[in-house]
Parts: sequence; C-alpha cells; structure tokens
Amino acid sequence: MTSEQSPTVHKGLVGVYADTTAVSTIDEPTNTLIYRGYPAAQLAERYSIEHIAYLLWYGDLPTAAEFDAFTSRIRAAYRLDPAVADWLATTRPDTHPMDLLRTAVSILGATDSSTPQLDRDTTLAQATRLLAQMPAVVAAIQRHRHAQPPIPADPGLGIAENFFHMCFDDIPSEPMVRAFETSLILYAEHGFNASTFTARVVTSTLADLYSAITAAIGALKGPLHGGANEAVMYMLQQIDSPEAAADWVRRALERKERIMGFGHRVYKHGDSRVPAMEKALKTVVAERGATDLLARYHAVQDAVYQAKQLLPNLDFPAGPAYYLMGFDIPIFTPIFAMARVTGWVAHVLEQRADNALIRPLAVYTGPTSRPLP
Ligand SMILES: CC(=O)SCCNC(=O)CCNC(=O)[C@H](O)C(C)(C)COP(=O)(O)OP(=O)(O)OC[C@H]1O[C@@H](n2cnc3c(N)ncnc32)[C@H](O)[C@@H]1OP(=O)(O)O
Ligand SMILES: O=C([O-])CC(=O)C(=O)O
Repeated sequence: MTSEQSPTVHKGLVGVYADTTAVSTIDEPTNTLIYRGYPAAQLAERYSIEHIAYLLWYGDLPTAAEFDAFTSRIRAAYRLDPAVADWLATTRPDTHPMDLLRTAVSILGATDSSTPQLDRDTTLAQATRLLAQMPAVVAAIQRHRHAQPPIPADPGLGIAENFFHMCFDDIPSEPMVRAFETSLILYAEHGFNASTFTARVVTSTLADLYSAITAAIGALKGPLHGGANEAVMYMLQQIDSPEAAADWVRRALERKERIMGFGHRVYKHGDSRVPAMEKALKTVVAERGATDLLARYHAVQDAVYQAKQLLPNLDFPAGPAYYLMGFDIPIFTPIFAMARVTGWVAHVLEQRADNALIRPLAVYTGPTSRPLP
C-alpha cells in the first residue's frame, strides 16, 4: 500500500457491519434485544436456558416433545468429564476460574474423537455436551477454590437448579433460581460482541467448535467485556457507603479509569437488558435482606450518571446479584460463559453455513526499505 492511497481505518471496527445474522438484533426504536424474533426480556420471564439454547440453535422454541428430547440429551451429558476432573484436581485453587474453564473446554475438545467433524449434527452434539459440561466445570471450580470435592450433577434438575446443587449442595428458593435463570437468558446472546466475533473468526478458518469456544472464552475474560461483572463487585466492595460513592467515582475518573459495568459500544440509550436484570437483583436483595448493597449500587449509578452521563450495562446488576446468590466473585465471568455458549454455538453454525474467511487488512505504519545490518 503506498502513502498516496489512504484507506479508512475502522479502529475497533466501530460501526462496521461484518456480516448478516438471523440470531439476534437490537430493535433500535424500542431498545429491545430480540432473539430470533422474540424479546429476550420476555423470554427471561417464562423460559429456561435450555429453551433459549434450543431457540438459538434450531431457530424456533421447542415443542414439548422436542424439549423433552433435548433436555434428555443435555442431562445424559451432565456428569463432569473424568479427564477434566482429574486435571482440575492438580491445579492451584487460586488459579483464575476463566483460565481453568478455558483449559477445561480445550481438554473436552482434545478428548472428543468427533472434534474434527464440522457437520451440523455432530456440531450440535458437541454443543449439547458443552452446554451440559460447562456448568459442571464451573461448579467444580467454585468448590475446588474451597478445597471441596465436586458434587455430582442431578439428572432430575434443569441447568439452573443443578448449578446451585453442584456448587452448594443446596437449591435456593424458586424466586432466587428464577433470578439466576433470568441472568443466564439475558447473557445468552448479543450479536457480534467481541467473544462471539472471536468464535466466528476461528470458525471461518474451518476450525472445530471446541477451538472456537476456547478462543471465545479467552475474549470474554477481559474487563472491557465479560470480566466487567467481577470488576463491578470489587468496585462495590471498595465503596463503604452510598455517601462515599460520588467521591470514589470522581477520583476514579480523575485517574482516567473506566467505571466497570458502565457504557456500551452499541447501546447509546442504555442496555436493554438492565431493567430485567435489575428486577432480578431486587428479588435477590429482598431474599437476602441486603438493602445496604442495593443502596450502594444506586448511589454508584447516580454518581456515574452525574459525572459522565454513562448508563449501566448488564454486568452492573449481574455482579451484585451473583454475589448475593453466594458465588465467589471470580466465577461470575465463567457463569457468563456457560450462558453465552448458547449464542456462540448459534453463531458458529451460522458462520459455517455461509462461510467466508474473516481476514481484514491493516494500514502499514512501520519502517520501509531498511538495509539489513
Ligand atoms: C456484557 C458486556 O460485555 S457489556 C461491557 C462490559 N464492560 C464494561 O463495563 C467496561 C467499562 N466500559 C467500557 O470500557 C466501555 O464503555 C466499553 C469498552 C464497554 C465500550 O466502549 P467504546 O464503545 O469502545 O467507547 P470508548 O471506549 O471509545 O468510550 C467513549 C468515551 O466514553 C468513555 N467511557 C466509556 N465507558 C466508560 C466507562 N465505563 N468509564 C469511564 N469512561 C467511559 C471513554 O473514556 C470515552 O471518553 P472520551 O471520549 O472522553 O475519551
Ligand atoms: O455486545 C457487546 O459488545 C457486549 C455485550 O453487551 C455482550 O456481549 O453481552
């Protein structure tokens, strides 16, 4: 490329349409997130994460018979893979759970003889295995952090209830489980976000599903993406009282720091998922009697708006909700991953069905024509 030609660089791919998708969209006039035609917030009130996985992968909500067959396949794959269990036992309990989950998914790929097969049916079987295994891995990690052995999955329970069972040997109240299920459904899918785009880039090389999901987990880990739900909770822990919020926010902004859980690349009038997740958070607060945390949450929200007119994203209410549900803060982003695998898989299937290698260009700014030393 010569210097006379100056192509436009779309830094961060801001505003670039990289492909088409039929998986989800945000309806701008109503600021509504839509999964295959249905508002995500409405789905979150009535359905399970299994229904949403089916919807995203197969294009329609399942009939009762389809749902039974699908959940049977998921539950048949619930048992924590022995290769992963053995390896997890050798790891340091303070290893970051996203590193453990990423490696666990890679192990699942390395031990599955069907990994190289890219056809739709095999991919859906692998995806079903991941949907079943990822919660088992995350729950085992939660327990490994406390030197506790894994609790076997209960094939009589759905994914959300089973996750509590595998983490705590206890299932909380129905409203609490509903609040968790809501979070999983709201986290399930969000267009060409960084981790989904990563999965599509990997898929575009004709690599396998496990490689795409392993890479997507890596992309989700960063605090500008999924890692923000953990960072939100660390922030709320640093702010002692609602009165301290404005000062804390002002000082952070003076240091040019990002306030975690605020702002969004796509939403400019607020994240469409926040009202539904905030309602779920309030349910959890009522169950746990944690009005002090809710007061700090609102104080930070007000302070960030006053200082910078930034609105919260889904990670802001999800962080404190997961904390009050009893999960360790470092497993918040792995929980996001075990929900988002539904969206990642839908995009892997869509990318493969009409593939083009994703390979953009860069404007070279390095030295030219240097003689060898
Ligand atoms: C589920 C999810 O993954 S949602 C995203 C979770 N991530 C976070 O919550 C991390 C905090 N938020 C952010 O860093 C950003 O809002 C992002 C990365 C999510 C989106 O940012 P972008 O669309 O790339 O916007 P960009 O980074 O260009 O920011 C635009 C302006 O808003 C500011 N800004 C945006 N978000 C924040 C924030 N959370 N705190 C402080 N300032 C912010 C930027 O500093 C910038 O200001 P400037 O123009 O004065 O320099
Ligand atoms: O869409 C994005 O860029 C990030 C996000 O909110 C998500 O992935 O849920």
